[in-house]
Amino acid sequence: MSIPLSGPLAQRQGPAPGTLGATQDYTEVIGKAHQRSQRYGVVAWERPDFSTSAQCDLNDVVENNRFLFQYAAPVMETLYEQIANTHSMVLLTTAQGLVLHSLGDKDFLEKASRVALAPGVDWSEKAKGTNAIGTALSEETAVTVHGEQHYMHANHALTCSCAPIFNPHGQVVGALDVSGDHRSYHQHTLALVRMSAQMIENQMFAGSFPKAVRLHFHARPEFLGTLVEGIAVFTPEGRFLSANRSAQFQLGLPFGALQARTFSSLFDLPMSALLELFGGTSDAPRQLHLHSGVSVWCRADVKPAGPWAAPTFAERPAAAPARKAQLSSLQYLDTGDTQVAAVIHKLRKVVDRDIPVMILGETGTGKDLLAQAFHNDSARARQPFVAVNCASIPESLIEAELFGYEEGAFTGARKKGAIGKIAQAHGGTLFLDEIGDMPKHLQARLLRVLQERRISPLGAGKEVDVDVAVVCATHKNLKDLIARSDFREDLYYRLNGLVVRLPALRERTDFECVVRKLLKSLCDDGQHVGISEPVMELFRSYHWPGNVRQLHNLLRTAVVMVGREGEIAAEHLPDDFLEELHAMQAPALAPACPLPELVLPGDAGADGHSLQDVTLHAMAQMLRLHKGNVSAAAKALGVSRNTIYRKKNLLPPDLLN
Ligand SMILES: Nc1ncnc2c1ncn2[C@@H]1O[C@H](COP(=O)(O)OP(=O)(O)OP(=O)(O)O)[C@@H](O)[C@H]1O
Repeated sequence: MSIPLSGPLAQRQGPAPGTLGATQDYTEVIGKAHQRSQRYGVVAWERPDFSTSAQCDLNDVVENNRFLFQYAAPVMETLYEQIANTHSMVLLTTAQGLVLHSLGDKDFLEKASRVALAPGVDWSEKAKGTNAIGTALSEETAVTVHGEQHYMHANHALTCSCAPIFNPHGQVVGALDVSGDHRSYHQHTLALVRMSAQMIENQMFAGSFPKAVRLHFHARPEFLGTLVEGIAVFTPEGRFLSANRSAQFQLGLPFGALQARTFSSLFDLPMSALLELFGGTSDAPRQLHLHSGVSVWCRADVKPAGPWAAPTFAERPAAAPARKAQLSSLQYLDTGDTQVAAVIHKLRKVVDRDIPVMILGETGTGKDLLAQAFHNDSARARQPFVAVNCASIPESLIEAELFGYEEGAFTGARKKGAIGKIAQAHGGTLFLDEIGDMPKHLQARLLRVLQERRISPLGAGKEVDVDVAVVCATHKNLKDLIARSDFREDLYYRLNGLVVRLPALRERTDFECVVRKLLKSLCDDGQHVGISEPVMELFRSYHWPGNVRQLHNLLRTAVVMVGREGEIAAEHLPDDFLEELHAMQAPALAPACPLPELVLPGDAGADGHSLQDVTLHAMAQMLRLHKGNVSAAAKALGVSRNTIYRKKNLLPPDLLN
């Protein structure tokens, strides 16, 4: 399929950039790709190298391609909806052909994993010979490679259609691909992939050059505002900045040639006249003429005059696309720890199966993040993810917060009533954090909602249907609560369809990778902060009672202390953290700050204790260290002061100021 342009234009000009035209024979493209494959030394009958990048390295690649990823992830989902149940999958790759992200039919995913259409695998021509991804990237054009056209025999069972993705500076930044079983080949797939790639490019465009003059044009006015409109961007003085594929096609010049042009060398009016034409309030399209004699209908975004600043890629979109892509999908939480990988593996199996999930783990281990990733990877991803922290809402308000209320249901109720969190999550996922803190009388109501899938807001006579996936989390031992009659057993069994436990940070084997990932996320664009080996060593020896949250908070401060460049050394770490380390590692050297003997409920020692015990242990330790100063202890643990106050009955009374 080619971009629908008016007849004369289409006849006058060749194919749109990044498109194989009718005259360009596919066999020629495949032939050239085979020659390249031979030159690269790829052996057709060999088993391809399906090794993946280490998860940690893949996460780095994803970070480095965040701009592409953010724009591509929502479009991939839409594309996947079009091809669902066709034994195919959608892949996003880097400009080098490394798979960044994939979405696919479950049955095909299994087969695909055998030919390694999976994140982290290299599908460049150098690695796999002729294939749609590698060849589309080499030729910078959309291409389908079907069955035996693949260079390697192992890939003959596939049919793949791929389009390169260009950034607003005309550079290839990645590729979008649909791969499937060669028997279910459909010739419309390539058109769908090309349109989707164009959608990604247009959205990147919309998010870039906020201070430029932006021209939207097409030979037919009804195509303005659609995917196929041309978009060209100029400085207010008329210098060319960028053009999407359709604009290059309509202007009859590739990106490189346009870079030498100005507005008035393309259109038969000066930039000042354009600014005047579109400076008013009307946004009706106007007809403009190209020097080539072709007329186009045009709308222009003319920004108020201001100092011109050259756009850079640091000029991130004003409004982030859809949602913050799926950097929080399950795949990106797997940074190499075997326990976390097992948790993710189990969660993937129950996605969309209507099985309630219970996440256990100490405070700050990432339970909330995991719940969101689970939601993002589900079919409910476009619906709300609503989190309720049962411990942070005063008991008297939980009922109204969860179930909502009708006007005048209780004193202090808002005039028009309020929709509760459960109803807000309708169609999506309800995340009940700290479920162990749910008051007993509400547990019965919650159980009824989960069983009957209906709620009745406070003061309302009628019931409302709700459809929610439920994920809950706790750091408490619910079995202990049941034994003490503080938690309903029937609710427990209703909630624990799949129970997973996130390891504490000190138990994780991918500790360094987590540190690097957090550090990267905390640095601004262009900022490079590393970590010195002695500090990493200190970190490894520490027990991290506040887990990833504590590490995150600590690194955030350290990054600010280091500045734009450099390595985090001990002097960049907060004093209280150093004091604590010192006290732990060399009590003999620090008589002024000895670590007191810990008084734990039950046996001494953290191992084998309930999560609750470990949390209390950490709180007690921090409070002692900070001489009862709750704010300082909370800060060190990375929790709120309320979290400590809520546990005050369980802590030795002399600890709190
Ligand atoms: N794997 C991870 N990668 C990056 N950041 C993480 C990870 N796990 C946790 N974090 C960060 O640590 C902080 C705490 O995470 P989160 O709120 O998910 O923990 P939690 O277990 O739900 O804590 P709590 O039990 O106190 O509610 C957040 O800032 C989160 O972004």
